[in-house]
Amino acid sequence: MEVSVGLSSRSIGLQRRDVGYSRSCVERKRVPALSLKVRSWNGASIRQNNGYCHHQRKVSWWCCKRPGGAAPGSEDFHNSVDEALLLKRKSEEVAPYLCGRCIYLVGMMGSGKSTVGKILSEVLGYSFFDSDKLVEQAVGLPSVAQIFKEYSEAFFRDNESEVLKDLSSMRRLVVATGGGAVIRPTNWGYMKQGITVWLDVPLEALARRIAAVGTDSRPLLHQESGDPYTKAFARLTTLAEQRGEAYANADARVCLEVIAAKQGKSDVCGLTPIAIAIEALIKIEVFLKEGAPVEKRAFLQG
Ligand SMILES: Nc1ncnc2c1ncn2[C@@H]1O[C@H](COP(=O)(O)OP(=O)(O)O)[C@@H](O)[C@H]1O
Ligand SMILES: O=C(O)C1=C[C@@H](OP(=O)(O)O)[C@@H](O)[C@H](O)C1
Repeated sequence: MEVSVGLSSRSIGLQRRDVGYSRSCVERKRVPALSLKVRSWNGASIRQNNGYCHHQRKVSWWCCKRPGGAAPGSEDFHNSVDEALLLKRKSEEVAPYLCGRCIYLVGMMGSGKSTVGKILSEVLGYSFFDSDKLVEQAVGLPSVAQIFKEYSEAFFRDNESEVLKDLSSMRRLVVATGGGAVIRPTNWGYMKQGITVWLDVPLEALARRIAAVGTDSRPLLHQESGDPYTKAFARLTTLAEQRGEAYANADARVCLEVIAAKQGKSDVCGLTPIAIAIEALIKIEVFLKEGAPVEKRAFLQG
């Protein structure tokens, strides 16, 4: 899903194909170490805007572009615009507490880390990185599936740790981590340089999403035969049992069932990525204002 909620004139949009990453060229303490081409919004882009103010145009564009996007003028469309404005307001409230700290999204495969991460990065004026993509670039292969095939999962995990280590010295990033990044305690040491947010999505919803897009890019779920939903659900259940506790180390937990309950919905499948991004910001704000709960403080101190 392509998303953009560039509501702020300060917002930057990172063109993913322009992200060049080579571990050897990463210099610590300097954000430009990952060579980014940044597209900034300027007066020209606002003037090309057919009379809408900048954020209205971007919001309406997103509302129309998302799957099943609402038609301008419909109730759903207005709800989407309201959500986007709420997101913008919440991001402005949270930004002073964040002070440029990075946000690391953790969660199972398909939990929406990339989708929600891009929204958060745009609204906060942060850069977005997908750690899987950085590993692919560092290794020089086009997909995680190929890295697993030509090397091994262990080789992928080593490179994933190196990428997270490199990112940990930087600021103003939203990072969508790979679903398995949580299994190595050293990775938590890197990610805890920023704020970690767990997208907690019911397994049924994950399996539905993954069955819809296929498992080609997710080697741990790939099966040659069988019903894609059933296979994905079974494999995800095993992985979740192995990892459940690891995700719970995150500073903030965004539980889709809780958001659905707040919205009076019985199923999480109608929740928009913007609603999830708003909840993430609320949880980040609570964490930053109140600090880690006692049990998490114990974890952080080792
Ligand atoms: N809130 C949502 N509702 C429905 N589908 C979603 C939602 N968030 C993400 N998706 C879809 O689920 C799939 C996996 O999302 P993605 O962001 O790539 O997850 P991750 O980065 O955690 O693996 C994508 O096809 C995406 O479009
Ligand atoms: O859960 C996992 O172990 C993995 C998740 C994938 O990332 P996404 O969560 O982005 O799909 C990718 O890192 C790799 O296939 C392993």
